[in-house]
Amino acid sequence: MSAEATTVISVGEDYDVLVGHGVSHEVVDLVPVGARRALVVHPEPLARLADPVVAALEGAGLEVITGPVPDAEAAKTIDVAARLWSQMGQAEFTRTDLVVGVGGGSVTDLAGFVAASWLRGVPVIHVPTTVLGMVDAAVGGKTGVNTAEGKNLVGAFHVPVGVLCDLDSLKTLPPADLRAGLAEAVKGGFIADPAILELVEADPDDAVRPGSPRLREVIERKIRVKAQVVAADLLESHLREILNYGHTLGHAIEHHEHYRMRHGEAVAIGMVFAAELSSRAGRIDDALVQRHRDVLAALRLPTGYADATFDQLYTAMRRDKKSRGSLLRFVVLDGLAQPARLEGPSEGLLRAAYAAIGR
Ligand SMILES: NC(=O)c1ccc[n+]([C@@H]2O[C@H](COP(=O)([O-])OP(=O)(O)OC[C@H]3O[C@@H](n4cnc5c(N)ncnc54)[C@H](O)[C@@H]3O)[C@@H](O)[C@H]2O)c1
Ligand SMILES: O=C(O)C(=O)C[C@@H](O)[C@H](O)[C@H](O)COP(=O)(O)O
Ligand SMILES: [Zn+2]
Repeated sequence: MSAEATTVISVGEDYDVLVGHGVSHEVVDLVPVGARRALVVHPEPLARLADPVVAALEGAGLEVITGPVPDAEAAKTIDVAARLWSQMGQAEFTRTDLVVGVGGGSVTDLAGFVAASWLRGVPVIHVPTTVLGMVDAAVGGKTGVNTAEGKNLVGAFHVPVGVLCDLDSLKTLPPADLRAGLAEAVKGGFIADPAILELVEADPDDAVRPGSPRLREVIERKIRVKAQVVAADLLESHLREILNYGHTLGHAIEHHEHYRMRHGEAVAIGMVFAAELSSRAGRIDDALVQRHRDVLAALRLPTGYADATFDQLYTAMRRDKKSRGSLLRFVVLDGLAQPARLEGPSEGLLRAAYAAIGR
């Protein structure tokens, strides 16, 4: 658990994720040769998070354009993307110019998408400012926006030039957002690295304290899990699907809630559902299902849901990217850190698992 030094986690041979205090200033070192302009995308209410990045880029001689976008999930629309494309057009952005996303996962997903699509691809640097952005969204090159029909239905794979996880930014993150981010770290514990679960279980309050070495270790471990998986299967041909544990139901709940529920909270519920499904399919025992409920409850994350009927969520679940034709596919567990797929489970099994998470 290093306290001060910067940790460098490589994503294959493609790029590095830096974790440490003050690392956002290192943005200048990542600017591609020849870049003259940078579009810095940030949440409208959080311009102060982007200020040091803007100052550093201007100090390096770049012309900086700022792109304030609506907060949280409201940023992830094609209309907001179009506004940024328009700014880039007016600034005569070329293929050597640069997009920088500063904010939570909603901003890095949007900034990545805009970078992937402008002139069919310009470089992007991510400066995630939430736990969720650091451990998940900013790493791995999935970018996208939502449509009326569902979450992340339009997007592209576009790897960043680098990712800067400045732990100092977590000092101002609201506790509920910090906890929601830990849901994605816990996901990494169940699918690949149980040490993450042990760190949280040993002292859940310390795990959510900004500045604690425990939180830092959880963050770094989850980044390593994600880096290993996406380096092996960037385009999600099979292995990468394990990162979707808890997301089939989670995304359906977010859509049903009109994105008023945090992504990490919906994923927490979705993981309990996936564990119930795994157990009902005879793959894991009751103790592992209970471990899901216990570790998530210790983080004060939701573990049940009863605000929609199964039928209401089923429609959204069928639009999940893991579906193939009419076949629904779920990431389940065959044991701790043994992710597997469950293809075409019966509707009865799905209904029983959903009933088991009713509050
Ligand atoms: N691309 C991927 O691989 C991937 C992975 C996981 C999640 N995601 C996406 O990420 C999004 C969720 O990201 P999130 O949980 O970071 O939510 P978010 O981006 O909506 O941010 C949550 C809230 O925290 C605020 N905030 C951000 N940084 C702050 C700071 N340092 N101090 C104070 N407030 C701060 C934001 O303004 C917002 O209100 C979802 O859209 C999800 O689909 C993408
Ligand atoms: O990186 C991945 O792959 C993931 O599935 C990570 C998820 O945590 C993330 O929420 C992702 O955006 C979901 O992707 P989607 O393909 O189901 O939209
Ligand atoms: Zn997620």
